[in-house]
Amino acid sequence: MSSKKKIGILGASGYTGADAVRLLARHPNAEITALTANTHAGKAMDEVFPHFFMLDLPKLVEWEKVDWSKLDAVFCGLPHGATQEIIAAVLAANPKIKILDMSADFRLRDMNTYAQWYGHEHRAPKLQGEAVYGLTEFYREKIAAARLVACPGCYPTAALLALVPLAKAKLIDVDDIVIDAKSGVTGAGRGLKQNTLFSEAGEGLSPYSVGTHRHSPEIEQEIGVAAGSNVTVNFTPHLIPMSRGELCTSYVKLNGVSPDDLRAALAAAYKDEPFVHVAKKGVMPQTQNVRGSNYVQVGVFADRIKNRAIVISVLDNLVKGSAGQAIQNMNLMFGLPETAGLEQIALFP
Ligand SMILES: NC(=O)C1=CN([C@@H]2O[C@H](COP(=O)(O)OP(=O)(O)OC[C@H]3O[C@@H](n4cnc5c(N)ncnc54)[C@H](OP(=O)(O)O)[C@@H]3O)[C@@H](O)[C@H]2O)C=CC1
Ligand SMILES: CC(=O)N[C@@H](CCC(=O)OP(=O)(O)O)C(=O)O
Repeated sequence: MSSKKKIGILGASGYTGADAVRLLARHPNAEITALTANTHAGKAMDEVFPHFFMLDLPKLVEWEKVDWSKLDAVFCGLPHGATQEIIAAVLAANPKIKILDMSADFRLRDMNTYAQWYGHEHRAPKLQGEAVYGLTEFYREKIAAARLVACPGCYPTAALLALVPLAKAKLIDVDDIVIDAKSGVTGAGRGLKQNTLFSEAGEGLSPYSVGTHRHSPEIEQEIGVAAGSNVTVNFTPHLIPMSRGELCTSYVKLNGVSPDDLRAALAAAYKDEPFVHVAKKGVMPQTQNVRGSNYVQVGVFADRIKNRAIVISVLDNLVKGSAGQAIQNMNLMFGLPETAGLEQIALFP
């Protein structure tokens, strides 16, 4: 009998689901045994994603057709809003299954904040109470003991890995943080949308959700935990013409320390981390350094304005920004080496 963990992927016909398949198919301790889809249900996976021609994968089916009692873990790459009831049903069918949710449905702990930003009451508040926020580097022990892990959004992962250690050590003024972020178009999913058409996204850089993006409260929640106070950040995302990758530029005010002190604090915080790399002074993080990999690179630069610094972080939105971080968390939940299946180096150029 195989000792591999039996894995299901909800939303395998989407981008995060497909990257989970790409990584799990070569994971030494995982066996993909169920894949679900909505409009693509009934198709073979390589009909939907021809780059999987070499894999022998289960057919895409509707989620109701899966026998969840036979699985050890499920990755969920469904749209936010559609996830809460489906996860509740999966857990009812198998209370022992481990859930790695990549959607936003279980990330916000405060139910009023959730309703305010997502436009409806939470549909599984009890499960929300149980969910652990899946930013691996800061919630390792809780993740290892959890049943339901709410993996962070791609923008929050990039911003929080740059800022949480600085907020925790009170090196920056948490009331004066400006985060300017850029994402490749896979961040918007595979479904057809006018703004991600090549003709509309291919030759320009577009800000969107200015002052209103739903990742603001998620970033504020976690910087607030680190700082021990309520925090409000300025966060502006942009769509940039590349397929995958994300770059966050965070402008911060220093609490009587130097930019070199920030870099030293980040280097100390991440010295034993397998996936977070603090760039040497003068080295510029760039999305090409992490494309296709679970690595994050963070760099600190002096601002010419006195008492300010600029922190730049990069990741791949489909790897450390979703499927990769979810696998990192799964490894913790099953007591496997945290890096299992995740040691790919960036695809460069
Ligand atoms: N893309 C990214 O970089 C990141 C995305 N996320 C989050 O992860 C989740 C998935 O994102 P992504 O993969 O980009 O999305 P996609 O739009 O690419 O894929 C969505 C998947 O969900 C399925 N689906 C849609 N509606 C339903 C439904 N009502 N019931 C069952 N299945 C449904 C789709 O099936 P079908 O194709 O067959 O219709 C598809 O498999 C989202 O919540 C997203 O916000 C998080 C971090 C990063
Ligand atoms: C480019 C783009 O559109 N990006 C998505 C973020 C993807 C993500 O992380 O979304 P979740 O919080 O749902 O997981 C957006 O801005 O909504």
